Amino acid sequence: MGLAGDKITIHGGRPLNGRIELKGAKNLVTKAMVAAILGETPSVLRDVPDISDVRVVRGLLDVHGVKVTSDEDGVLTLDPSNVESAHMADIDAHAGSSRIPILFCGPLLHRLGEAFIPDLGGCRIGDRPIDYHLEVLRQFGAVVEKQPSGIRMSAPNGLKGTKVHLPYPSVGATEQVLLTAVRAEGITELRGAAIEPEIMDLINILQKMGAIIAVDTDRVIRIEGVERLEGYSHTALFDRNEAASWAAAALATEGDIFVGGARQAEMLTFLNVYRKVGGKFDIHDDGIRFYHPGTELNPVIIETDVHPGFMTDWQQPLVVALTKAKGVSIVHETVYEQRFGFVDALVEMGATIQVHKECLGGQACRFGQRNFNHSAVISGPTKLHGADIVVPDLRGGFSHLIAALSAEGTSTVSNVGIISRGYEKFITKLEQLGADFVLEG
Ligand SMILES: CC(=O)N[C@H]1[C@@H](OP(=O)(O)OP(=O)(O)OC[C@H]2O[C@@H](n3ccc(=O)[nH]c3=O)[C@H](O)[C@@H]2O)O[C@H](CO)[C@@H](O)[C@@H]1O
Ligand SMILES: C=C(OP(=O)(O)O)C(=O)O
Repeated sequence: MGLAGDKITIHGGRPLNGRIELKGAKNLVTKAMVAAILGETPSVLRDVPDISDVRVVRGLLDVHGVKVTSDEDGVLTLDPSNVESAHMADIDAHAGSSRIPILFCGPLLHRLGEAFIPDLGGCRIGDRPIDYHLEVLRQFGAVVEKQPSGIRMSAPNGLKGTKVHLPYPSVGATEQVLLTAVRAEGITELRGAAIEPEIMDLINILQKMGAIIAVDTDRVIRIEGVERLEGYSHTALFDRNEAASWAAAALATEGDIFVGGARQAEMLTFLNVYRKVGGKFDIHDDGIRFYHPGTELNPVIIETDVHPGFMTDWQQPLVVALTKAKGVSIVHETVYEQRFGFVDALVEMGATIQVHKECLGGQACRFGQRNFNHSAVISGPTKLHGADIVVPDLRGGFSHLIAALSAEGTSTVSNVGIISRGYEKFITKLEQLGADFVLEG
C-alpha cells in the first residue's frame, strides 16, 4: 500500500522526542473533496494531508470529471465543471481502502440524476453496514438498486427535503443527509445527528458554498435546500485523531512530543482522560506539547462514544500507554463491535489484556448480550518485548508501531502501508522524533 516492503524493523526502548506538524483531518478533508461536486465553480481546500484516503477520493473525483490540481503543498483546487460530460452509465470506479464513495450519492444524484457506488473499503472493525445511508437516500426520493459490485441509484423525480431520525448518531449518515439536503427541494429536518467537529467543519464549508443549515440543540439539524451552490475556499480542521495518537505515543515511549496544529477545543475530552492517566500537556497557540510525567501512570475507566464523548479512534493508541499504567484499566468500546483485534499482538508482546463480551465499566451499549468482545481489561504496568506483528487496521496499526517503539528489543511490523490511510508521512515523522528503525525493501 504505497510503502516499500510494507515492513519496518523497530529497535524499541527509545523515547520519541521532538516536534511534528499536523495537517487537515482525514475525516473532514475527504468529505470536503466530495462537497466540491455540488458547486458550480471551483473550490480550494488547504491543509490537505498526503494520505492514501485522499488519493482514493481524488481518483474517484477524476473518474467523475472533477479536475483536481495541487499547485502547492497541501492545497487542492477542485474544478467540477466537467461532471456532466464525464458521466458514463457504467463507470468502473473502485472504493479502494476508503468508505467515502457512499457520500458521492447525493451530489451525483443532484448533478446527473443517477450514481453508481462501488463496494466500500475502510477499516474492518465491525460489520459497518450502510443501511442508514440507503434509508436516508430513499427518503429523499432516490431509487436504490443493489448490484453485484456496488449500488446503482437514480432520482427520477429529483430529491426532496424530508424528516429523518437516525437510530444512532452515525457520522457518515449525518454527512449523507447534509450533502443531499443542501440541494434538495424544500426543508430537511435531521434528528439524532452526529455533531463531531469534522461534521461542524463540513457545515462551515457548505455554508460558504451558499447552503442554509441550522444546528439546533439535542442533535437536531435543519437544512433549507437551495437551487445553486458555489465553490468554496477553506482551510481544513486539524486532525484531532492523529494528534491523540502522537499524544499516546509520547506516553507509551516516555517521550515528549509537540504536536503542531493541535487545538484544545476539539480535544477537551481526550485531554481530560490524558490528565487522569497522568500525562502532561501544555497548550500553546500553535499546538499542544504532550509528555510523560516521569512518574507512574494511572489506570482509567473509559467508554468510547459519539462526540462529545471519548472518540473511538483514540482508544487503540491509548491502550498501549495503559499497559504501562499501575493498576487495572477498562475500555468499553460502544461505537464498533470488533475493535479489539489489535490487542492480540500486544498480549504477544507481554501485555496483560483480557477482552470480554459484557459491557464493562459503563452503561449497557448496543453490543451487550451479544457475541462481541467489546470491553477490554488492561492490567499493568507491564514491560513489552519485541515481536513480529502484522498491522490489522489503521489505528490498530499505529498502536502496534508505538508498542514496538516502547518495547525492549527488536520488532518487525508488517503491513504498515495501511497506516498511510490516515497518518501523513509517518515514517518521516518517526525519524524526526528519533525513532530507531529500518524500513524494509
Ligand atoms: C471516514 C470517517 O469519517 N470515518 C469515521 C466515521 O466512520 P463512519 O462514518 O463509517 O462511522 P459511523 O458514525 O457511521 O458509525 C458508527 C456506528 O453506526 C453504525 N452504522 C453506521 C451507518 C449505517 O448505515 N448503519 C450503522 O449501523 C456503524 O456500524 C457503527 O457501529 O465515524 C467513526 C465514528 O466516529 C470514526 O471511527 C471513523 O474514523
Ligand atoms: C475507522 C477509521 O476510519 P474509516 O472510517 O475511514 O475506516 C479511523 O479513522 O480510525
